[in-house]
Amino acid sequence: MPKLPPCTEAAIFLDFDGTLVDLAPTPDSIHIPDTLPALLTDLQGRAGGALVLISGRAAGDLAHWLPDFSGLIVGGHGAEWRQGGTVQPRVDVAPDSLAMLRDAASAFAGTTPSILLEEKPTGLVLHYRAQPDLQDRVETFTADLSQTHTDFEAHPAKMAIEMRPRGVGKDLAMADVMALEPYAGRTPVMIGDDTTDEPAMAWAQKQGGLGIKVGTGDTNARHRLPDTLAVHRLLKHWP
Ligand SMILES: O=P(O)(O)OC[C@H]1O[C@H](O[C@H]2O[C@H](CO)[C@@H](O)[C@H](O)[C@H]2O)[C@H](O)[C@@H](O)[C@@H]1O
Repeated sequence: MPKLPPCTEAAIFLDFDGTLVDLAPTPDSIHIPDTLPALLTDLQGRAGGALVLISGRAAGDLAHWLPDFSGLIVGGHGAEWRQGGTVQPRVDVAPDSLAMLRDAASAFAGTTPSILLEEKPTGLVLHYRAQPDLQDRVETFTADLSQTHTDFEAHPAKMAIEMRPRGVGKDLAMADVMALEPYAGRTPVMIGDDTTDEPAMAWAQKQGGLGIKVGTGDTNARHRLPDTLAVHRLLKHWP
């Protein structure tokens, strides 16, 4: 168990898929453990509100899965924030640009039924979990897409490639959040499982905080937990 700062002195950043909930075949087939909503509410209270959900998912999507959570949700890898029940974009995404990106991705996904297109307010994801041998095709397509649709860049995720607006990242979002009350002056702790969480965990460590990697795989995080259950245990017993 990593040595944690007291929750009254920590700014707690939690990734969602693969960290709070187990991965599932599709984004819509995840299971929210019965105890998770109360766990988050309890810790958020004990931490004086300094608990942030920070996800690649759209903020509204995450709110749909965790309707009891009233704290800050950073969605789309930082491209939008949900506060007080309202989602606000944090970057300008030109509607025409996004529409063209969606059209191209939709045409590509239409050629291969096992590729799943997930559309978000600020980007999209092409999932190949149903047929992992499509990885090269999806990587090549999204690399080309980022050359032709230059407002967006491709980021590998778990069995998926994300197209997100340029200049967006969980690390950048964390820096913005940490300038605000009640997070300012606290020790940032970032818990995540994916390559898209690595810059955020590195940023937390650079500020004197903690990066905690969930699961196997290379990481720059100095701490590791084996799975989502271990994360839940850590949250429950956070001093
Ligand atoms: O930043 P996160 O909260 O970890 O979100 C990252 C992406 O998670 C979702 O995709 C991943 O989880 C799916 C459900 O388990 C899984 O089917 C998929 O293969 C994973 O890549 C979500 O769909 C994306 O929008 C998030 O960006």
